[in-house]
Amino acid sequence: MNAWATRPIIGNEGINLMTEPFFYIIVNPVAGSGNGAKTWQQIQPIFEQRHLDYQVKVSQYAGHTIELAKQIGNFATHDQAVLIVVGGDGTLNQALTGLRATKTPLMPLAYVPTGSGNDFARGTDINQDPLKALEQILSATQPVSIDVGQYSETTHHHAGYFVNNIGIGFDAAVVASTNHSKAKQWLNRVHLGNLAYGFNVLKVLFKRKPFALTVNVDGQQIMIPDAFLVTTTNHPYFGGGVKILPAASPTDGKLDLIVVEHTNLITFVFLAIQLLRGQHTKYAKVHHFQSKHIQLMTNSLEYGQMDGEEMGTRAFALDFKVSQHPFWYIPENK
Ligand SMILES: Nc1ncnc2c1ncn2[C@@H]1O[C@H](COP(=O)(O)OP(=O)(O)OP(=O)(O)O)[C@@H](O)[C@H]1O
Repeated sequence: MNAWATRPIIGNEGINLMTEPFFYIIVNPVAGSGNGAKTWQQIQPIFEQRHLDYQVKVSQYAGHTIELAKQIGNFATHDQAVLIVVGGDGTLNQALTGLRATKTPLMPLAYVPTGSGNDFARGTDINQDPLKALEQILSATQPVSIDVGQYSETTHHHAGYFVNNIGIGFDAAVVASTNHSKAKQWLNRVHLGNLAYGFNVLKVLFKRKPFALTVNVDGQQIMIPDAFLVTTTNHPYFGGGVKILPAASPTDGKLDLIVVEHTNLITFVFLAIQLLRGQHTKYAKVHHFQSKHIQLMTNSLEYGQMDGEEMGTRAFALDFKVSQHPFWYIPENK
């Protein structure tokens, strides 16, 4: 039996399962280096041809999706509504964040992946082909419950949600270094954005130092003096398709934490090969935790990333919990 078969389906209040919902749509035109805009042009005729009720809003600037989702959630006049996000993982994160702060925090979300990484789609059995993903949405008659991560930063009085993962250290330094590299822009233009990540993985590997990490899981405190990669994840994927924690599931009501200790180059290369084989978590330098509640603390200033977006640099004190959100689609492996 697969994970979806055991997952209770949310009977969303106000959703009459027999009628087509009203579709609110947010498009991030710049997601995936312009793929968001192209995909919307491709799929809009489908909404017209099928006489679907919809309203589209286009994100005009970075962070705009949060405001658009708040407007939709607060002023939705259709009680049987679904919010479709056409964008990357960052746009989906913003839509969830905005929606959760409204009068209808549990309006079902749907996702048409058009980003460069699309890790949420990989982790939740959404096809990465936007047309196929749209079919998964339009053929659904009820939402499924998917885990989303919830975090609060005790030192910054800041809280929010994530759909994929929050990373401290290595992966976050790679995101920051890549975003600020001049090469990324022109490599993106020629659809070689992943090459920019490759260069920066090597750069960060040689430059970053290990740091002391305190982990609290299920009342147990663990000190890791030389942490290097620290990622709390909702599902197996990060970094655009890297299966960092094969055992993680977006339907088990738990979050997974991987901590990789700093080590020499030969061991890193060995672990990278094991990662490709899905065997890396067996080794002593790699720690794997799974829980409903995880706390992390660093004393040194470290980079952070959330769903592929930079969080900045600081000493982190993070409290993670898991929440559920209704998603409107039929998972591929169901
Ligand atoms: N009109 C806009 N102009 C500039 N930036 C925008 C605009 N609309 C949204 N953004 C920003 O685009 C950024 C990237 O979006 P997103 O993460 O969805 O795409 P991506 O990075 O290509 O995909 P992925 O995260 O899957 O790799 C987000 O930080 C978002 O705030």
